[in-house]
Amino acid sequence: MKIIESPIKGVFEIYPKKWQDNRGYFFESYRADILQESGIDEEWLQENQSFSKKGIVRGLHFQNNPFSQAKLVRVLSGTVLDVAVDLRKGSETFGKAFVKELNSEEANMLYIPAGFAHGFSVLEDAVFSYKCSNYFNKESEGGILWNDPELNIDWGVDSPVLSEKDQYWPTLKEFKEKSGGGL
Ligand SMILES: Cc1cn([C@H]2C[C@H](O)[C@@H](COP(=O)(O)OP(=O)(O)O[C@H]3O[C@@H](C)C(=O)[C@@H](O)[C@H]3O)O2)c(=O)[nH]c1=O
Repeated sequence: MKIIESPIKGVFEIYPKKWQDNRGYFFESYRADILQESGIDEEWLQENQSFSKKGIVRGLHFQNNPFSQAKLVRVLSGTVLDVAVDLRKGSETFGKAFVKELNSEEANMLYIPAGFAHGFSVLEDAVFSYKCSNYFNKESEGGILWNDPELNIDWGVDSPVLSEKDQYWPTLKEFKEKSGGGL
């Protein structure tokens, strides 16, 4: 398992070692001890799975404190463009996005600490799976508009399809003002 810190401090790319043979493949999809060596030490309380068709965008989502969630995300099938936006108050990379393709071939994952907005676009029909360090709490749901002009994220899909609520999140600027500088 190879773990690489992204240009945004605290966000890690994780590449499991995949063993291929004539039967198929094997890989360790989670190793608490190896993640701990990189400082990733979470108690994972919830695991989620979603399926999305090509062209869908989900995000950008977070939960407000004290229900903020770190996430360990990957795809079980298909390909997504995964996006983590730093909303940590006082962070030197506040408002910066880390964008990474996740696909089932590489089985690569992202660790996203608490204090980030998260979303993904679907490049090929995808089953998406992720662990969360906190339980779902509907009242504390928050978001940033996926096509925020300041973030200017290239989602890699034409005319994306979004849920109703994902069309109306505040912009990054509005979030910053309302939250007093971040999460
Ligand atoms: C996220 C979540 C949703 N739900 C319910 C609420 C709703 O009726 C239904 C669908 O929820 P959503 O539309 O919010 O699902 P979705 O848009 O897939 O939300 C997810 O998006 C990605 C990008 C994330 O990072 C996740 O944390 C989560 O916010 O599932 C739960 O019961 N538990 C959960 O943990």
